[in-house]
Amino acid sequence: EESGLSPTWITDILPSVIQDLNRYGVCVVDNFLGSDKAQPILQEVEALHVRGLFEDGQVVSPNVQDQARGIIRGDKITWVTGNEPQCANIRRLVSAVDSIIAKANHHQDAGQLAKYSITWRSRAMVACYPGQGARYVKHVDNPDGDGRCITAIYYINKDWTPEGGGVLRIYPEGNSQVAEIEPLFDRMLFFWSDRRNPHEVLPANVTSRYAITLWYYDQKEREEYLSRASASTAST
Ligand SMILES: Cc1cc(NC(=O)CCC(=O)O)nc(C)c1Br
Ligand SMILES: [Fe+3]
Repeated sequence: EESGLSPTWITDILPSVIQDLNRYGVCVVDNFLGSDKAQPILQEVEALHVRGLFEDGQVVSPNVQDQARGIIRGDKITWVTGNEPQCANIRRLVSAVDSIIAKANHHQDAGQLAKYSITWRSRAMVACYPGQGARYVKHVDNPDGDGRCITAIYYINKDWTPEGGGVLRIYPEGNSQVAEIEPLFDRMLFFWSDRRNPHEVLPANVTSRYAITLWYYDQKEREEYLSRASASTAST
């Protein structure tokens, strides 16, 4: 495995990822890589920060409401493919998540996952909330069928405490239960990207709240979206 993780590691957590996504639409995996592998990822992210590579949370999707949302987005982000020289450990994280998503998608008991054909993903978005109450307003990642079906977020905040804030609050559709996800070190989170999971980041007080996000695309929805997008530009 390119991720440097044992194949049994993936088969151990695969059932819970499939089960939780099918049952709750959300799945949290703690001690995802183990601290010996998580620590170097944190160091790479801090190095990106020190090198000033984080931009103000610029809009990452073209739609207008995201531009409006710009004013209530406190995160600073940078995009990495994982192939950059100082991102070897981020690369291992990305390939570990790729393996899990691919195996879950093709698993015989994939359930709702089976209706997707996940052939593509975004680059890794490394985000930093700089504290002083920085937050992200309640939103849906993929409200209008842009192809994204799974959001995968990896948190790397050591010694997080409730005073640190920056909890991710998810409002699973049709469920009165709100999920509050603390952005703990070496914690992996998966959730459906569409309207089933509106979510927000509560004000972060800790100096730098770090997270690495990957979005996985369903091929069919993505192709339909791109053909709609090209049709609309063609007609303009
Ligand atoms: C750029 C961008 C970031 C996010 N991030 C979160 O929702 C925060 C998750 C967390 O860090 O806990 N979501 C969207 C739809 C866009 Br676009
Ligand atoms: Fe989001």
